[in-house]
Amino acid sequence: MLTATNIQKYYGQLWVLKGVDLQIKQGEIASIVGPSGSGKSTLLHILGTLDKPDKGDVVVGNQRLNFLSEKQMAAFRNRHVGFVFQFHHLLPEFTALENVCIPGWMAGRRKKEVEENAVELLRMLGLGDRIDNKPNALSGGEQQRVAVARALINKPAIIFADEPTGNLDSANARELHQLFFTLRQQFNQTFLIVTHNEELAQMSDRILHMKDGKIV
Ligand SMILES: Nc1ncnc2c1ncn2[C@@H]1O[C@H](COP(=O)(O)OP(=O)(O)OP(=O)(O)O)[C@@H](O)[C@H]1O
Repeated sequence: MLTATNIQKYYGQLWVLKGVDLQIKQGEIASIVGPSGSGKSTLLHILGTLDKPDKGDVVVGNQRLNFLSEKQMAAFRNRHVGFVFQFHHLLPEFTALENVCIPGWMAGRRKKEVEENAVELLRMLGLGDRIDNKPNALSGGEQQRVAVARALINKPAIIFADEPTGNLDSANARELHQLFFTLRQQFNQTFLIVTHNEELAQMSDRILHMKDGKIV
């Protein structure tokens, strides 16, 4: 599903990623753990095409990402990749339903089909009776689930999550973890999750330990 070879990244003089090699299989749920500053988020952003490496190769499916222009990269991201972040950046002036629909509309899909998909996803996530609420009328856990639905609207093959449960209480965190596994079972989606949550890491198929810009 995803192969990264010799990924290196510098921020000015700072050598943040020092040659990361990584393979993720389709349908796998893998966690990346490691000390603060070891390069986890940087790696996730590069694998998710939000940032470019200074050296190395990322291949997703049969697409080698290095050779894509910015525009092609954005199109690729919109079609194939989903992101879930700790701070989910829902748009406050839009309803839960609209927040979920926006990436689908941006991908040029039919408005009605996107809405039907979004309602289905929100129902699946236990938010069927919250679709018209704006973010400030949703709990933290509900907002996070809306963000997950938004990440899934274009049926991405791979979902990158950066501390997805960082701001949730343990009950909501557990629910979101379960959800990843349910989705994997239903759609065979692939998840790569950066987390400090020991419980989530232990549940995943594989734990990758990062230290000093390398997987050790
Ligand atoms: N845009 C940037 N410009 C300069 N330095 C950066 C930038 N982004 C990250 N860094 C530095 O790169 C290093 C790795 O950061 P990164 O966010 O990848 O670590 P992390 O392992 O995800 O940490 P945490 O667990 O605290 O989120 C850190 O030293 C950080 O200060």
